[in-house]
Amino acid sequence: MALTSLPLPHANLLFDPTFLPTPVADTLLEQLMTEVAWEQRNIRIFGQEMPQPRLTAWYGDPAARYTYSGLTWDPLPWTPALLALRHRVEAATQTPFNSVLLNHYRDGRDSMGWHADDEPELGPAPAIASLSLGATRRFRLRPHPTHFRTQPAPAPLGLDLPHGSLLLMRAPTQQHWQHALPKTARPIGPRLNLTFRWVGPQT
Ligand SMILES: O=C(O)CCC(=O)C(=O)O
Ligand SMILES: [Fe+2]
Repeated sequence: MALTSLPLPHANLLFDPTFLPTPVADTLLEQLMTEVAWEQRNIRIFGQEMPQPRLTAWYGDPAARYTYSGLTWDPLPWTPALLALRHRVEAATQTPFNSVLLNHYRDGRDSMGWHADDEPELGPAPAIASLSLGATRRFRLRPHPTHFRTQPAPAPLGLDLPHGSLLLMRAPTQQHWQHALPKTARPIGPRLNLTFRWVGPQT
């Protein structure tokens, strides 16, 4: 399939549910589960340190330093598998990326809370390509609470992100919407998500 536009107001979302052929996605899932330097880092929420409810890793060009939830991330050097995937995602999206944030949701108890990827390092008009592997999880989008005070807010959206799918979030999505990966009570296996980003000086 190809990237197809999703109709969401004040956003620019493109989705390909079958971006990677299943055998390619299967191999990558297994390889990344074992070769990536997964860590459970602490985040600071309202002044309190707590472990993130997922494992993470940050790979990229040496210049791609990133501050996020009060943590500074120095990228690990690209592995051959991640570099090949970056090139594949760049070709499909016609967008350059210099880094990737990997999230490993071990089961339905792992999650990501509501946020927008709007850190200054991402620039004023970020494009983020999100590749999913493993268990299908529901990705949720809701209108940014502070951005719809004077006009009616659009309805939230839930989107299942299957094994091998690619979601491209272009500007102005992060400006007007937040997203999250909620916990689920369903007994499910692990899921990996890779968000390719451009951080640092914009070209
Ligand atoms: O796991 C996902 O699908 C979302 C990840 C995400 O929002 C992020 O890494 O910023
Ligand atoms: Fe995000």
